[in-house]
Amino acid sequence: MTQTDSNPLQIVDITTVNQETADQLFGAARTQGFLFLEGHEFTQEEIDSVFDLSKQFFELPHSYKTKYSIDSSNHGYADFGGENLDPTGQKKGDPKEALNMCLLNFLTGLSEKEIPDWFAEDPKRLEIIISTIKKFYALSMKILRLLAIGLKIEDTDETKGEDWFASKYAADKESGSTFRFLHYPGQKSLSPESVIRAGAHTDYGSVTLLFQQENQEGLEIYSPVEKKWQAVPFVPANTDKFPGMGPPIVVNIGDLLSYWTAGLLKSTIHRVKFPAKVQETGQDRYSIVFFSHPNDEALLEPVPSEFVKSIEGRGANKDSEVITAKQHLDSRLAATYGWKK
Ligand SMILES: O=C(O)CCC(=O)C(=O)O
Ligand SMILES: [Fe+2]
Repeated sequence: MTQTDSNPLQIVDITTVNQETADQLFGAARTQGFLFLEGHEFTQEEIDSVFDLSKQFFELPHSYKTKYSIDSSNHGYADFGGENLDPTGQKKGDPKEALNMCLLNFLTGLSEKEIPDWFAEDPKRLEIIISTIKKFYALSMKILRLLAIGLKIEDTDETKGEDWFASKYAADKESGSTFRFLHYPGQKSLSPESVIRAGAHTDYGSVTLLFQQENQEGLEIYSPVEKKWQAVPFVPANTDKFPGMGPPIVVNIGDLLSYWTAGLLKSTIHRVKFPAKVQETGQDRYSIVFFSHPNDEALLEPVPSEFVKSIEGRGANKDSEVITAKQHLDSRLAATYGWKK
């Protein structure tokens, strides 16, 4: 685990599932709410191929992409300005485009909904999507297991403590989990409006996993520890320790996990704001994101952990009515896209 002046986030090696790894992950999740993970199973080659695929997709004609425009379930292509992640602080939509794949079936590694037919035109494209989605899912389950161990969740008659989150996930049941390609075009302008690329927001799910590329930085967190904006750097792959493997992956806690743990785990506010270096080069930013959500009907009841029980009047410990993961997600999406609640 390392932390330096230029990197405000911990880098946790999750190769081994044990109490020590769990404590490190839990420590990062309850302080910054953001961290880097190494010891994952994504090779550099795989990461490169998924970034290539996303770039090729965004290069397709605008008229083609908009045939698959985003629907009310958050699935499809989101055009420039179509999404406003900070509806109270920002009038215009974000200067970015995205492709969301929702209603994911983790047994097949595909969305149950229609995705652009360009992907199926070449089996290699589909293969990349499938293997990436399956790996993201497996990694998010490993993270949730480690967090459960860190939280020392109690065993119940039905479920072992470390499986508590996993028991709310079934690979082929409907969930809000989303696989997302993002593209922020470079623009050589220093006006504040062009520098903010994704408005300040928190994520809606349990955990988010994100890959970014060198010289395309821009992600910033509003640190719950330092109470100020901090840039999330690009951390290169540690090829001595993990030959052939990709760089550490960015992980952050979302609203569901924060709510579930009565605010103990931090769903940290973040945004994309290009640093001067990237703004000056006019470099585009691409990111590959996976939002992990439990099954739609999962109840957001308090987590049976001593750490959580001692927190009064917050999150799931406050509400008398237990809501489902789906109810929570629907209310957040309504605000983001300006839909009626
Ligand atoms: O592209 C990024 O780095 C951030 C994306 C993000 O925060 C989101 O899509 O929720
Ligand atoms: Fe986000």
